[in-house]
Amino acid sequence: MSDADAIPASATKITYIDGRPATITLRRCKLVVAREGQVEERLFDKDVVNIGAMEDNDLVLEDETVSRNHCRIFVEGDQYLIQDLDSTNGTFVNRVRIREAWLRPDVVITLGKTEIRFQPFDERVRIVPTETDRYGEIIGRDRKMREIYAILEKIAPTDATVVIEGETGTGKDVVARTIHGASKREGGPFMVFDCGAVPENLIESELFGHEKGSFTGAHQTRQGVFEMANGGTVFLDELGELQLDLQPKLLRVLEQREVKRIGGTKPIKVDVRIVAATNRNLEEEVRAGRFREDLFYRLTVVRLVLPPLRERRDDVKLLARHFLDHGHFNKDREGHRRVTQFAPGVLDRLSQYDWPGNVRELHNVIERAVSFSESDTVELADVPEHIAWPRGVPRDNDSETDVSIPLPDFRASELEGTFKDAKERWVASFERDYIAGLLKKNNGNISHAAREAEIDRKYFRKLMKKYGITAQDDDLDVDE
Ligand SMILES: Nc1ncnc2c1ncn2[C@@H]1O[C@H](COP(=O)(O)OP(=O)(O)OP(=O)(O)O)[C@@H](O)[C@H]1O
Repeated sequence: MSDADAIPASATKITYIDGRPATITLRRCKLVVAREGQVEERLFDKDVVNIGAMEDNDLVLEDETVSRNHCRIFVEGDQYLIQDLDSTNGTFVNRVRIREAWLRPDVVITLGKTEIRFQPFDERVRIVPTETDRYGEIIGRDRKMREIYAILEKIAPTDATVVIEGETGTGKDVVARTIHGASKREGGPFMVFDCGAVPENLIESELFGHEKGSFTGAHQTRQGVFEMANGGTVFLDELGELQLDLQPKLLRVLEQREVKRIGGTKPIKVDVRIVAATNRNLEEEVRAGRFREDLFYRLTVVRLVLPPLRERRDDVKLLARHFLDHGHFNKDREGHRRVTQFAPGVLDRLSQYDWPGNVRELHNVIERAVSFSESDTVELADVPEHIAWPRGVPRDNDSETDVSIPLPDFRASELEGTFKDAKERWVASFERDYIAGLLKKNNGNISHAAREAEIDRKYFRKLMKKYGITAQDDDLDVDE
């Protein structure tokens, strides 16, 4: 095999002009399968196509002269390679027996009595921002969001690997779920794996599974996330946190669509689509030597960068209205919306704020405002001070002397001691209730609760310890 044999086939990729996505090229290949006078055409948009007689192959050949796992066609850089998998009768390309070879368009691959014509073809389309202000569960009408919808329309139905980048709370999780929901894997599992939340010593077994007895404590054979997601999508959240020594193993899954359990010897085929998210800049991580370059290129077939909310201020009003209209928190006992509108000026003040916690923070602020609201309207007073009255905005004098604000209903015990004592008691009681409440809301999941609170998981655990609060996944967090 020499480079001279290589044919450049453009990968599924997005091209940018002046920083804007301009076109998308979708890579596909057609396999025309002929055997005993019967011809069948199959279209693949996968990076790896496994071929053989066994049921779990992408192309199953009912031919007794074909091995169970006969060969594999896969994308390498910009080209397609074929690799024989130690088949009994061999793999032939244009009648020459090969172990590995680059594939040119229209070559004929022979496996036993079956002939397969290989025909790569690419579809190149312009990215035109959609006219819609939502795609699936994703809300937003900023041009950058509508460009993302246009890309999603094209790539969601394929098997292309996607990496979603964006600050915390920009909607990476929502986008990943939407991609799965719009794909042909929709009926299959959607498995989330948070690379930053699982203790380092458990990551490998969680991802790839283990055989019984492979390490102390491995009492049962266990499937990993990739096996469990077979037929569906694996969402690798916080990808930038994945340890360097595990990265080659992930690369192997991507290249060969196979996993090996810890302590296992035989590779197990997995049919999964991979979507990953990170709030780190992966290119910087590669430069800093914390992320492998080969894995980076393998993963970033399609790279989506979600803009922070402060860069799409017009979406703040749209999202705020959406949360008010559809938030589960805004329902009375009969299921009717309790709070129906924003007082004049409230939405303007919301869109002037910078939203460091992005859409998640906005969602939380609306939820809080609804719970504070005493009428059918969200008033400025229901919004946190730093948002309602940013520095430089003169306060309405009337509101400072407003005697109609009811005095807080303190119990006598709460007023005992000095101001400092009372404040400490109050803070402690708030912290305890808040941490316990948030854990309950997140079904005992510490990582999720800490993320929602936007505080470090270790600090969250420290507070749990301080107040004697336990959670169901407490014993998993052994890495501190
Ligand atoms: N564009 C959007 N439209 C509607 N809801 C959104 C959007 N973006 C985020 N949200 C909501 O904001 C919250 C946080 O979103 P999500 O968990 O997807 O963020 P994330 O980027 O994955 O955050 P993190 O990096 O912290 O994991 C969720 O409640 C989600 O439903």
